[in-house]
Amino acid sequence: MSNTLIRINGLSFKYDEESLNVLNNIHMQVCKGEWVSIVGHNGSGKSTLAKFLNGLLIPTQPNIVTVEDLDSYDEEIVWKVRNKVGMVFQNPDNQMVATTVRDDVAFGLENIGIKREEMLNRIDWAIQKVKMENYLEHEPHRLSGGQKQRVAIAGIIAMRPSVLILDEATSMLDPMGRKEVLDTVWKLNKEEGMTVINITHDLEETVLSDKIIVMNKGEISTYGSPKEVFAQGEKLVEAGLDLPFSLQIQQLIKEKGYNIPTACLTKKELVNELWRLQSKT
Ligand SMILES: Nc1ncnc2c1ncn2[C@@H]1O[C@H](COP(=O)(O)OP(=O)(O)OP(=O)(O)O)[C@@H](O)[C@H]1O
Repeated sequence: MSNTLIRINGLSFKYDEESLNVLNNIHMQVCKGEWVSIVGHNGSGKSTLAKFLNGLLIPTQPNIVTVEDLDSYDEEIVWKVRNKVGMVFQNPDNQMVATTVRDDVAFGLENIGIKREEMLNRIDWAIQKVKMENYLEHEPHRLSGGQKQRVAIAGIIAMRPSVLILDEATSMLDPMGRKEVLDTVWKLNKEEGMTVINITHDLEETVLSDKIIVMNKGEISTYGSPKEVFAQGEKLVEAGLDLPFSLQIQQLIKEKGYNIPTACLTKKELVNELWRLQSKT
């Protein structure tokens, strides 16, 4: 069986006939268990691409967007695609639908008619995965932003999707909330093998991903591993993005005439490398 979960094969799209393409000949693949980051400036087409991935937008031809070999062009099966792709959005307040955390996580399961015993098992499992088991009877609107996003994630993973898409899901959170959410998703990816697509403006969030896709004006301007993508810093700047902190520091050190031979993506890597180099002198 193929390891490829999502295939996009030449996707172009405009919202209306008179306007320019919002997506231009996009080709990409996501493998099972991968963590893929999609980055790009405002309006580069990231959310539009995500809407094709979860069947909110439908291609005009077959074999353009497939999820686990299901072709979302086919109206008969697009609902299956929607069940395979779970999405967490930007605003935590828009994602809470019930009066308790437990009911919130149950909401999607009730909608698809999961039997009570199975539903209770799935809620227990999902709520533990996001570490919110002590809040089951709490009112969602009293939770912090990070906690709300974790409850939203529990509601989605309880539906057993094949892929979890975060559409700027941390952008309204403070640093602690952001860390809570990313740690939660990181564990789901590493321990449960959940495939993750993280759409973000924040390149710091991308350094530990398997693959980064950089979008610029509706096209994929570059993609590859973090090391490969960050080696093309100028393309990121062209796409209106800031390099991660550790690479900015490396750049400044280089401008002072001192070259650090290895690209360090995280602060820890940079400190270790500086330590190693100074120990040699
Ligand atoms: N429903 C819509 N109708 C018409 N145009 C739209 C619609 N949704 C988005 N657009 C336009 O499509 C382009 C791409 O928008 P999209 O939201 O996909 O970009 P994005 O990269 O996700 O941006 P951001 O980072 O600001 O969320 C923008 O020019 C936007 O104005």
